Amino acid sequence: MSDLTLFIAGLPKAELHVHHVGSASPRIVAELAARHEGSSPVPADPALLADYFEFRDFAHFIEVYLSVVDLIRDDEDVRLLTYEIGRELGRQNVRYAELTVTPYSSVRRGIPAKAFCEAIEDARTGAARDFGVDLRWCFDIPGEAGLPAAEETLRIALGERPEGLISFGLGGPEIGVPRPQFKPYFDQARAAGLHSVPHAGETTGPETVWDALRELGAERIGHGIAAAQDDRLMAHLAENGIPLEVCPTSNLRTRAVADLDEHPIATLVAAGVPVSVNSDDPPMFGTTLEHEYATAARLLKLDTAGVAELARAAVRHSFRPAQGKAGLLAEIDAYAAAQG
Ligand SMILES: O=c1[nH]cnc2c1ncn2[C@@H]1O[C@H](CO)[C@@H](O)[C@H]1O
Repeated sequence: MSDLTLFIAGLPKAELHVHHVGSASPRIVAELAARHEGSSPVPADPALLADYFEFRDFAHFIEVYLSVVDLIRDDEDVRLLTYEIGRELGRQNVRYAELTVTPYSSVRRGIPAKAFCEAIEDARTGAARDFGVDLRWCFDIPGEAGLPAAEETLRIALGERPEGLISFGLGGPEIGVPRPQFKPYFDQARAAGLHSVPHAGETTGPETVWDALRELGAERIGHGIAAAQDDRLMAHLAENGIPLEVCPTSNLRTRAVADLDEHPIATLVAAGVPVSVNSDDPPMFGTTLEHEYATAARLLKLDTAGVAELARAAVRHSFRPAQGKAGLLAEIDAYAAAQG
């Protein structure tokens, strides 16, 4: 292992853009598929999942993603999946993670909202106790399901209000799913004290990022890499300190970018846009947060000091309370100093 790889592995980290079902490990996915043998296209053999997670384009990725969502049939599946995500984050020395959860997709498949929220909260307690990982939730609207999903997601967020819930998002495809229609729901979520973190500028242009800012009150943007096509937008993000949650390997694997060496993260950083580095749907993209840090280090030509700064940026951009931020920043400083 290279020195940088070792440094990244031990570095205390925070993750701001990682999806619940998208984080299901091949073992968990295969275990869930085996429980529903024959009724799902998802292979029950972990060795076959790598091929299953090859995506023709973004629409195909969403199709595969939803086939894994279909495997989650009851609150026990939710509890197991979420607790195991905590285990994997702890293995990578992630101390704090804002997990994007889509309750609508599971409630629509028959899991009662109350049972779903109890399951993720049980897992949150277990992850903190057993793995030292502080999990928080972003409840996101699956955009392809439109306004009914927005209505239901807001109802669950405000009606159940699990303790770990801190933000409200919008995921799924951007093409054919204009952001402005969701304004009433984001207005209500923000009025209730939830932070606004919609996806935008992942598979469409800068205009969806502008929409997310102007219509949805976005405090951070999921992906947002299309901002690199608009100097005025990059200047706006830089001047107002609005961070992008960048997920390099995701963009490659969903074909949002053709080649990692063409990824716009260096352009964004050079323009002063605040960025954090994230894994998005790690097993589906054959990556880990550690690997995303190594990828960003290569693309941004970072040394260990630069990589430590990536970790600090994620903490600063997080919605963790000030005391928790200070504690994790101090841990990063101590680790970086000890590694010399
Ligand atoms: O990279 C991504 N972009 C957009 N949506 C995503 C991504 N990864 C996972 N999801 C998830 O896809 C589902 C669509 O119904 C949503 O739950 C969204 O959270």
